Amino acid sequence: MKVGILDSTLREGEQTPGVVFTVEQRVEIAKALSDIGVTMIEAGHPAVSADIYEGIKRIVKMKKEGIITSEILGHSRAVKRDIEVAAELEVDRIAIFYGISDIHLKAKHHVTKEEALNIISETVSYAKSHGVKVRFTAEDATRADYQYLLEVIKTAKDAGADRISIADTVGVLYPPKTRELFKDITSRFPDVEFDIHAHNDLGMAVANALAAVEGGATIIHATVNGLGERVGIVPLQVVAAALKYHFGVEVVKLEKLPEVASLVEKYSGIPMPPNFPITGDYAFVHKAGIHVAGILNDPSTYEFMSPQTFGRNRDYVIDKYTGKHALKDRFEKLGVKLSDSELDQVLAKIKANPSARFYRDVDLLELAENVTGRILKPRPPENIQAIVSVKCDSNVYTTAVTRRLSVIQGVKEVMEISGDYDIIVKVEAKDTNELNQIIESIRSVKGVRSTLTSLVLKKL
Ligand SMILES: CC(=O)SCCNC(=O)CCNC(=O)[C@H](O)C(C)(C)COP(=O)(O)OP(=O)(O)OC[C@H]1O[C@@H](n2cnc3c(N)ncnc32)[C@H](O)[C@@H]1OP(=O)(O)O
Ligand SMILES: O=C(O)CCC(=O)C(=O)O
Ligand SMILES: [Mg+2]
Repeated sequence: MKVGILDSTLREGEQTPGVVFTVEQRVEIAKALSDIGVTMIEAGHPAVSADIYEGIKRIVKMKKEGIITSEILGHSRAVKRDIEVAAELEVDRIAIFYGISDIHLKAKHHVTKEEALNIISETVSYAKSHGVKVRFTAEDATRADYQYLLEVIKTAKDAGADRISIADTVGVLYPPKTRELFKDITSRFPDVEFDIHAHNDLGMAVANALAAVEGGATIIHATVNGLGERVGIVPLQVVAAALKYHFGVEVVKLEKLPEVASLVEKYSGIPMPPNFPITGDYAFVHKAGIHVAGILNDPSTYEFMSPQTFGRNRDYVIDKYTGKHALKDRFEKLGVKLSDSELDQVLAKIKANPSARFYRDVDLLELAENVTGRILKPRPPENIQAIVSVKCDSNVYTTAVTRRLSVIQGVKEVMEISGDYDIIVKVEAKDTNELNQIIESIRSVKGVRSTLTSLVLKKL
């Protein structure tokens, strides 16, 4: 199956209310997307503002230097000036969009169908004349008159577009219709390749993207964390997982998805809900006793794929939904031996306190000590946690150092503070070797003058 991802975090994603990326952030996001293997990066609409222009310029430079390998696109209205701005940046491809539904032709463009075909033809060939690849986007294609959509595709193709994006601009497609649509257009236009741009207004963007691929689309538009206008478009991490599960295709490095998701969460300021698929905190966390008993025997009972595939770990929580298998396992992990009847009594205490949300290990030990009357000594935790206090060079921007620190593997939290030190970094490592490596990475960050590390001995 031939399918790739066009990531539009820097264009569609920045259309999310409240989201603005700086030039530096754009460059960093583009590099991260290229590193995980997205086929294309829609780097922005350069005619919109000077910073977007500058961001694309930097990204194109990195492409030329071989630091970024994805194809770089610039978005453009069907307007000569927009096309010129994108062309002077030497993007690999210009993506020209034009609304083609009756609603858009009338209320936005104020043109007849015939006039719109002329505009599409002229602007696509104008872009082509700059020696660049061209995609034409039929905006609001899924509410357009179907015969007219076919005419639009033919017009754009004849003018030199080798890719057409079918945009479900207000998210009204549903999978059977999507599959049929793409089957029909791909058979009518075998020498053109098609993209699906699916909005998630009815929660079906990922399903529609998969159906489009079944129908012959070869590029899926996605954004990290599903950012975009209104409720956004296809989330990269979800569609990548779905393509792997259903078709066995790995469109990006799946194990790197959490890193990219965190990066975009941080820069967009849009928090990822814990129940977000694949990269949300709870994506691989189980709760009900029956589920936990199942996963302890065989994780596939309640996991569609292993969390490790996506660079995640499995876990479970304890509350009134807990059963004895989960509780026994949790105490075994703590290195505490309880008899069956002691476990039953601890479980009874948990059930008798239905409003408690998350039992931490210290809470469970306290319950077990009450039940048994013994002082229970848990095995020391396998993970080492440490607090690293950081002093910065006096001439650096502390926030820039904070940002650099926050992307180091093993760093869980970074805080700017007042007092003798400038920054506090919470880190987690599996052993002292790993801890040393993390501290070395922190010390090698530009702007870090000195560090002081304290190991966490006990948490209550
Ligand atoms: C579905 C999508 O997401 S498509 C991508 C949407 N992207 C954007 O809107 C990018 C951000 N936009 C902007 O920065 C500004 O809107 C700009 C720079 C593009 C245009 O700004 P302005 O010239 O001030 O116009 P404004 O935004 O108020 O109105 C849009 C104008 O573009 C025209 N237009 C809209 N879409 C297109 C198009 N695809 N091709 C040509 N013209 C278009 C409208 O008809 C309107 O023209 P008018 O001024 O003659 O009435
Ligand atoms: O250019 C595209 O493919 C899509 C444009 C867009 O964002 C939309 O129609 O929703
Ligand atoms: Mg869109």
